[in-house]
Amino acid sequence: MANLETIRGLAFDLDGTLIDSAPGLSRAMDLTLTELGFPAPGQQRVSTWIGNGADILVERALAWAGVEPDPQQQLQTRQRFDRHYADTVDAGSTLFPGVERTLAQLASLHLPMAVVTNKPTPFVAPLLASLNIDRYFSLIIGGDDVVAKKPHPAPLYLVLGTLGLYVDQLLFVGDSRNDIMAARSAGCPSVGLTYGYNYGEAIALSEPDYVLDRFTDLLPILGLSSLANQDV
Ligand SMILES: O=C(O)COP(=O)(O)O
Repeated sequence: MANLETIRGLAFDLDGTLIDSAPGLSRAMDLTLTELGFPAPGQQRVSTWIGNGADILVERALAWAGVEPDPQQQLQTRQRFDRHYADTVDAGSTLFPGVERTLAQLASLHLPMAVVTNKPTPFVAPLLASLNIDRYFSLIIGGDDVVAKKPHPAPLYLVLGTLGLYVDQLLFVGDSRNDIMAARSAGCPSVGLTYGYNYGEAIALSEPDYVLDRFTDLLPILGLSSLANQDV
């Protein structure tokens, strides 16, 4: 178990960790594929494709539809998906239980907090603002801000460099094996949440330092009193 006394900053994954984004992503993907003459994959299936950014999401959807796209087709489908997602992202995204109040409590620690997501950068800040949690984060790293996405450690190195932290000073909280692998490769301690999207796989298999069932469970491991009775 990692020693959390060294922690001087917190970083959070977005989709599946702070935000239930599957409704908006799947609605956009359903519209994209049906416009191209394919069946709608639906939310249950699309939620198993989330986690590696929009290009891979589109690639997985086209593979499911039986298409091996050339680069031009892939790009056009991605652009079509982005147009639909711009319309579905706000109504199709909600905070997971306890997220807002837990962030408010964590802010009392006066540690810098970052979001590190593979979601395309242009969607990230507006989404955090529309859910009214943007004020908690001094740093937002989206999928277009580094050449290599999670599970590569590059986005976490960017956080460490920007905040001036050593690797053991940043706790990374995520729901996917991409998050846990990125943290391990960077040398950062990690929390794996069980409620998100992880390709239908248990997050414990990725061996994060902590496995938590609720976002509010972060509070006691960081030495704050639990919100469990008030908020979930
Ligand atoms: O694949 C996505 O767009 C979601 O990415 P995230 O889980 O890193 O937030």
